[in-house]
Amino acid sequence: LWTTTHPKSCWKRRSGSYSAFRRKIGRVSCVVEGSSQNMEVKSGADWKILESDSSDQQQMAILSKVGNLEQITLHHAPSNQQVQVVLFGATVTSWKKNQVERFFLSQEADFSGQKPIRGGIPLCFPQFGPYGPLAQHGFARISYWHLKQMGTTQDRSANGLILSLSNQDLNSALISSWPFLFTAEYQIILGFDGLETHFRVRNDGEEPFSFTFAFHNYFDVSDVSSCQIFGLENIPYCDRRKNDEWSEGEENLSGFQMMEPVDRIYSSTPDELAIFDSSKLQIIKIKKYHLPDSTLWNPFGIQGSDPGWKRFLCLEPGAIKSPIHLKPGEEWQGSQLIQSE
Ligand SMILES: O=P(O)(O)OC[C@H]1O[C@@H](O)[C@H](O)[C@@H](O)[C@@H]1O
Repeated sequence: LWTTTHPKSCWKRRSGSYSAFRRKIGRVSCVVEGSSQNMEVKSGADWKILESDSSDQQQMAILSKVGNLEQITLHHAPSNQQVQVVLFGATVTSWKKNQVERFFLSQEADFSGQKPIRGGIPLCFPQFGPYGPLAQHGFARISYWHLKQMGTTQDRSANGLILSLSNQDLNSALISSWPFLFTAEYQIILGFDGLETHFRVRNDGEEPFSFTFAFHNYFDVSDVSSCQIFGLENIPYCDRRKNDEWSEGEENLSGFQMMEPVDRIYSSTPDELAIFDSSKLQIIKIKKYHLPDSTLWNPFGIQGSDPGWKRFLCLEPGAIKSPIHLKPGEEWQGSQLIQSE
């Protein structure tokens, strides 16, 4: 946890209709709303400073619609990457590196704005799972976020955007279940390091609040049973399939392989995790910051499974076992960097 010295004016959010939004972005190099100059992260992964430069002719982003929803496609040509983000849920739905898709998106993904989008990176906030007063995984993944800023980093080695959400965006039912004043910002960066996602939340109210959080990553794999997961060896876990019983953890020196339904919350996991897909010969590395826990999930075809269940593996860095407590004015940030060749 770190406390803020940032003036509130930096956090003003934008609002407006789709057409205003479209006019504002269109196919342009960059758009800035407000300034991020005061956003400084004191440790862990950087919250990168984005700059706008109207003379920059690089076509960085394209706005489109998917179903009823607004979507931004952000490019970083020098590293041959592209990410797609739907403002509903601030859901990253696609990340391509060297033209190859790295995230699973369900064929049944719902783009009506009525349900969370299944695939990519849904955000679990302010509640992971069913543990709290809200519906499963909280409201962040079913809320309409705003584009706050888009640009390039000072050294131009990465392109990114910032989305924002606050209590003012919630309906009265959500506010009565979670009656706190907050501002959340989500920064998505594409650069030579890979894909970075940074989630930040500030307590704007006069009461303390607590929350849990996870990046619900759905990785695209050739077949979940031909993947080995590294970093979870000998780590105690809560087995959600066994009434949340805690287990000591397993040795798995050659990586953990899923051969049956798995739904586990590993606590205090290392800051680096990896998935090796032995059919694709692909390694995905996740570096995580301020996110002590990691969920591992695949329903393995049990009743209600997504028809594409073999093609995804969910490895979800989070702060789950011990909720984060924020006093008035305090902020917290959790980040991940995902890398793959
Ligand atoms: O179907 P949902 O709400 O998106 O949740 C999917 C899964 O998300 C995982 O994070 C949970 O550990 C699972 O228990 C859950 O089934």
